[in-house]
Amino acid sequence: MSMIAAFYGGKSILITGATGFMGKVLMEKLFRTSPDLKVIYILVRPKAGQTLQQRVFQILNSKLFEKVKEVCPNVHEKIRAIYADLNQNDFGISKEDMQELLSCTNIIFHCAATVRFDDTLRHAVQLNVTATQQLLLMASQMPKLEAFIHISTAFSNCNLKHIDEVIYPCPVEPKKIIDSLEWLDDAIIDEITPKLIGDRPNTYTYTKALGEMVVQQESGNMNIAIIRPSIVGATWQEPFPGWVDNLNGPSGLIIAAGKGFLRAIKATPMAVADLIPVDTVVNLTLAVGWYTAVHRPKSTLVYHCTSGNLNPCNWGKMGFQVLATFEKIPLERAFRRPYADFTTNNFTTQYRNAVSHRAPAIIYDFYLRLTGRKPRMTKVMNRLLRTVSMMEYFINRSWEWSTYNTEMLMSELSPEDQRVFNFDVRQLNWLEYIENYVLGVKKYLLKEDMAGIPEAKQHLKRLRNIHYLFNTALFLIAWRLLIARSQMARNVWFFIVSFCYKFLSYFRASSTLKV
Ligand SMILES: CCCCCCCCCCCCCCCCCCCCCCCCCC(=O)SCCNC(=O)CCNC(=O)[C@H](O)C(C)(C)COP(=O)(O)OP(=O)(O)OC[C@H]1O[C@@H](n2cnc3c(N)ncnc32)[C@H](O)[C@@H]1OP(=O)(O)O
Ligand SMILES: NC(=O)C1=CN([C@@H]2O[C@H](COP(=O)(O)OP(=O)(O)OC[C@H]3O[C@@H](n4cnc5c(N)ncnc54)[C@H](OP(=O)(O)O)[C@@H]3O)[C@@H](O)[C@H]2O)C=CC1
Repeated sequence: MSMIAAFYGGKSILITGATGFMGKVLMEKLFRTSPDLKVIYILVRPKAGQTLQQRVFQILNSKLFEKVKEVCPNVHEKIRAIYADLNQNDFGISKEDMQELLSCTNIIFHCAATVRFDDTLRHAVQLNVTATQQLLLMASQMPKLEAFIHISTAFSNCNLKHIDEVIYPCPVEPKKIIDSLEWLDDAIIDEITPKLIGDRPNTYTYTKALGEMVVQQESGNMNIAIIRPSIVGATWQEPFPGWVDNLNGPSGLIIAAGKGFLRAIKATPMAVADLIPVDTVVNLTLAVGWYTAVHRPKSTLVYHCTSGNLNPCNWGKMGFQVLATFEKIPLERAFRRPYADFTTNNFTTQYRNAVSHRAPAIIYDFYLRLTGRKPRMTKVMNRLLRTVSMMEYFINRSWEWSTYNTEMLMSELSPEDQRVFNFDVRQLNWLEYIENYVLGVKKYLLKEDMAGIPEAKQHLKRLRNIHYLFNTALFLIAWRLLIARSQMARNVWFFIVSFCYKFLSYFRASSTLKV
């Protein structure tokens, strides 16, 4: 019997960010391994014209939850969606709901965040810092609370090369930042943002670091732990391999490469690609929840959920395997054939962006205009290149994360728990994982049918022929222009033509003699 699974039995669990990528996998695993848990409260806001109930219904009826329904048929009754917007004071939670949360919650998993790299400092602070502070305040009023687990990111201290499982202070106190954002106007905030974030690349990593400081400062006598995952990718094993449902991290770029939009990227092939499967993160999170509640460590422990120091893979190997998988399992209606190069300097990057990205988009838009359709490819390409430029920081560096606490926890688990809540990334076979990831992107993200693979392969063949035809035409036009302008080119041309003519005449004469 798994001790961790048994621990969550009968518990009331509060999850923020349950509608997000990680939150869904966390809920799924909890219901599947501890179907006798009492209730999962999820803080949800209405979104994209959907009510809370519609959002929950959609999640529970998705492919991800198919296994849950077998082991926990009354899952609908065990999930309680509570209206909450983390941007509002007290999250906009009603009095009755708040009362219930305060009196019943045993465990909190705080996953909600803004993960956008281009968010304004005001919004990123509101969600990643102030909301964390408010949730901690709520937690401090919960008499039955056993553990508070905060999800941060391994990149919260990406300004350092070696990162330990400790909370590093930021130069300006989070409280000061929160206070000043209240009275500063947006223009001034934009001006001071680069100074505040310092050598971090964006507001996301900066505010996640501030969020950790808030956790440390407001921990009081609660049992708190922080988990720092690196780049979270599709599921490795559970509930099935390759599940992914958003474009964050590598997923969007995998699609861009498979569809032939992304043909070159400024990335260091030997830099460590610190990817971690989402189910591994969730298994560690649940194990940490159990350990923190049962063993009550004296201080707030930080757990790195990373792969680089235990089972490293680099971007070169990853990119190669992504492309190799697209050979076997191509995406439908590709714009160009999947092919991608790593460039390492700014000049080649600019050149490749102009030749391999912008020029084909302009040509295609010209074709759309000619055929009476609305041009759109240049816009798509510009947005893609903007996204890629935001990722560059992370794919051209390597970090070392120590994992003492994570390894210590692994050794504390029973063999059964090590199996059911496996977070030992040393067992991960990268080639198999990446292949499943690419397949998952095709199936679960793009919702493409496997039956369409032969047609997708045919389409790639047509694209290859168009490519050859286009290159030949381009060469002939360039050559024709050169001949018209240069005597030297004309001489070379005359030489080649006469050489071919002589060769053919000789070949014809010798074959006639044989007959
Ligand atoms: C190297 C290999 C090279 C290979 C070479 C070739 C080989 C083969 C291929 C390569 C394979 C291997 C992997 C490669 C590298 C992986 C790097 C990962 C680094 C991750 C580091 C993470 C570290 C920290 C981890 C964390 O701790 S946190 C989690 C990370 N957080 C995020 O990943 C949020 C990012 N996103 C945003 O920050 C916003 O999304 C924003 C982008 C501003 C747009 O923002 P905006 O344009 O305003 O609007 P959107 O509505 O968002 O999107 C608007 C439009 O962009 C589209 N689109 C949104 N996203 C993405 C995305 N990703 N990728 C692509 N497209 C995207 C969306 O489809 C929409 O398209 P459309 O409809 O216009 O056609
Ligand atoms: N994905 C990754 O690569 C990594 C993620 N992390 C961390 O993991 C955690 C989860 O990330 P992930 O699941 O990928 O992120 P997602 O963007 O998929 O999910 C974010 C969640 O936060 C919720 N949320 C955002 N704003 C609000 C709001 N104002 N009110 C209520 N809820 C809100 C979202 O709700 P809604 O659906 O309504 O938008 C969603 O449920 C985050 O803390 C992130 O920093 C750490 C390392 C890497």
